[in-house]
Amino acid sequence: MPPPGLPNNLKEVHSSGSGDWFPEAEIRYYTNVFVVQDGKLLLGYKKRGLGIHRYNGFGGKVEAEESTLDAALRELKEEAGITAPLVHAGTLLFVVPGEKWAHIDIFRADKYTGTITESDEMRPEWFPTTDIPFDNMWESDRYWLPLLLSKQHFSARADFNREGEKHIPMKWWIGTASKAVSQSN
Ligand SMILES: Nc1[nH]c(=O)nc2c1ncn2[C@H]1C[C@H](O)[C@@H](COP(=O)(O)OP(=O)(O)OP(=O)(O)O)O1
Repeated sequence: MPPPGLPNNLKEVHSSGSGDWFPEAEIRYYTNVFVVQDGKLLLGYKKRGLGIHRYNGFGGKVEAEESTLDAALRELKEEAGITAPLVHAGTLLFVVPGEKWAHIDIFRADKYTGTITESDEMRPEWFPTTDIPFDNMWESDRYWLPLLLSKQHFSARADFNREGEKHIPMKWWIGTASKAVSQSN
């Protein structure tokens, strides 16, 4: 059964970890964008802040008065210098006890315009989709990124304990909607 915070009509793809899910908290909204082209995935090497020295998509907080899609487009432009037609790929709930839940809307783009540009926060880098640097990414990403690549809409939850600057993965669950969504853009 999907964990609290996820829709209950999902089919489990992967789950792991032990103990109870952490208690509910207020939700803060974030975005994350992955560009895929010619068998390659564009990631950013994070140069500062949470997740420093790890690879991730491009994204951040949704600001007040901004739609999630506008936030995703703004962050992609700010962090990678490009714009792209975005398709909603899935959602991830990132949970740390005592902190607000991060609800991350994750988008995929199959093309982009502009020139990929390094920013203060991210150094963009292409990886073959067969050689994604999962060992240097957030721990549960290896279970849902393949779903993004195969265009299966997913929902995931990942609970972490925080020890100083380190996040220790505790428990995670990844599922898909029973039908693959059609992609239109
Ligand atoms: N790919 C990912 N996998 C994961 O498990 N957690 C992720 C994740 N990407 C982001 N998170 C978590 C970490 C963090 O608590 C929250 C937001 O992280 P971000 O790096 O997107 O935000 P920032 O704090 O850099 O926001 P901005 O300052 O607005 O850019 O979501």
